[in-house]
Amino acid sequence: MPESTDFVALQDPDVIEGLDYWRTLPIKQQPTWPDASAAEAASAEIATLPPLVFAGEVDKLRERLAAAAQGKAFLLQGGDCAETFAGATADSIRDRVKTILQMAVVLTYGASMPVIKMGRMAGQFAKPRSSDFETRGDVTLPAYRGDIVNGYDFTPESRTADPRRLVQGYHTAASTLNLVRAFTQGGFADLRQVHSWNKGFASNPANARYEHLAKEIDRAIRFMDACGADFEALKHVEFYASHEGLLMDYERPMTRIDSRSGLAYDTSGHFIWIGERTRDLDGAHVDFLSRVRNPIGVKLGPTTSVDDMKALVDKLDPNREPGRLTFITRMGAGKIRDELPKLLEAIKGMDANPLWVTDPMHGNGLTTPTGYKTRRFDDVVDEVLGFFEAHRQVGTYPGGMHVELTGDDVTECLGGSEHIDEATLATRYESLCDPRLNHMQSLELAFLVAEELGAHPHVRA
Ligand SMILES: O=C[C@H](O)[C@H](O)COP(=O)(O)O
Ligand SMILES: C=C(OP(=O)(O)O)C(=O)O
Ligand SMILES: [Mn+2]
Repeated sequence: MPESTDFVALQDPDVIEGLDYWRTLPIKQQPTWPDASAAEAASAEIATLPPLVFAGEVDKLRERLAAAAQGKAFLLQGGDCAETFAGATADSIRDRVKTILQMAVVLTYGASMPVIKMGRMAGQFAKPRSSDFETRGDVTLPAYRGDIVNGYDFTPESRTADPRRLVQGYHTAASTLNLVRAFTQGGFADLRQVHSWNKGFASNPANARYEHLAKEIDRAIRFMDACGADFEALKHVEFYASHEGLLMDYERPMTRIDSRSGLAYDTSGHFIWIGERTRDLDGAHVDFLSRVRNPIGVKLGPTTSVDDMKALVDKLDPNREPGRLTFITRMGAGKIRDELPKLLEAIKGMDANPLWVTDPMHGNGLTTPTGYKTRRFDDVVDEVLGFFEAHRQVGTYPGGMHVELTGDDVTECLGGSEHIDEATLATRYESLCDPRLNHMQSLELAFLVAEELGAHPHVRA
C-alpha cells in the first residue's frame, strides 16, 4: 500500500478527464494573460512541483470539520484579505499565527470546546474584483487581482497580468507553509508558551485581558504538572491552510491524484472555498471543486436563495459526507437576522449537515469619503451576534468564524476599543484589498465570541 503522501500523475481516466470539464463551462474572475502560452508553461511547471499539503492531512481536517458541524468543535479561520509576496516575511507570518493562536486560546478556554485553527494563508494570493478596471484621475488600468496575477503599483507594466507570478505564488505559499509548520510543530505553539504569544504586541486592553487569561492557564498547567500530567499533546498544534479557489491556472496544476484512493486532491491548501462571485451552479469553479476531496467552503451572500443553497449541497456534497461542505455566510449585519434563518430552516428539511461559519467582514464594507475601504468593528460584532441568534432561533449549530485579520497594529477597520476613526485610517492602512481587523480588534472579537459560546465566568470582563 503506498504512503498517504504519494500522489501519482495518472490514474482513472474518467477522474482525470473530469478535472478538466470546467474548461467547457462559463468562468468568471480569471485574468487576461497577455501571452496565453506563457501561462500554460507556468501551469505546466507548477504541475511538476511537489504538493503543498498531503491527502492524509486533508482527510483529518474533514473529520475535524465534521465535529464542528455537530457542535463539538469551533472553526477559527483568519488571515489577510490578500496575502502579498512582500508580506511573506518571518515576522509577519509569525504575528498572524500568534494572533490566531491567541484567539484560539480565548475561544477554547471560554467555550471549553476544541478550536480548529486555520489560516487564510499560504495561497490567498488571488482576488475577485467588482470591476475589471481601476480609474485614478484620468488613467484607467486593469484592477489589481492579487500578487499571483499582477502588481499593485498603478502603472501599466505592474498591472499587466504576469504568468511568472503563478510560479512565484507557489514558492511563496511553500515557504509560508514551511514556517507555519515550524511554528506550530516545533514548540512555539506549545500551550506553555501562552504568555509569550502576547509579547511584542502593543499593550492595550485586549492584551491585558489576554494576560489575565494566560495567567489562569499557566496556573492550571502548573497544577497539572505537579500532578504528573503528560504534556505531549500540548506541544504541537494542528494548523490548516486555506484560500479561495479562484485562479484555475494555479488550482488545476496543484490538483493531484492520491495513490491510495485514486481520487483528486487540490494540494494547494487543506481547505478551499468558493467565493460569492464565482459560486454559480453551472460555472467552472463549482464543477471543478465538486471533483476534489478537500473540504470545500462556499460563501453565501444576502441574496442566496433556498434553491441555490440546496443545489449547492446536491452538487458539492451529493453523498452527504460529514465535514465535506462548509457554508460561510457573509450577509451583512443589517440582513443576517432576516436572511440566514430561512436557509437554516431549509437545511433542516434536507438530509445534509453542513458546517455553518460566519464571515462578518464581507457584508459590512463601506468606503469613506477619502476613499478608504473600511468596516465598522461594531457591524462586525453585530453580524456575529446575528449569526448566533439565527442559529439559536432555528436550533442549528454556529460552527465557526472566518475573519480578515493581521497581527499588525494597522488602522483599517473603524472602532474597537482604540476608537479608530476616519481620520486615523490613514496612519497605518496597509491592506492592498479589504480592511483587516488589527491584533487588538481580533482579540476583542475572540473574547466576544467566547462569551457567546458559553464563556467561563472568569473570562468575562
Ligand atoms: O475580498 C475581496 C473583495 O471584497 C473583493 O476583492 C472585491 O473588492 P472590490 O469591490 O474592491 O473589487
Ligand atoms: C472575496 C472574498 O469574499 P466574498 O467571496 O465573500 O466576497 C474574500 O473572502 O476575500
Ligand atoms: Mn476580502
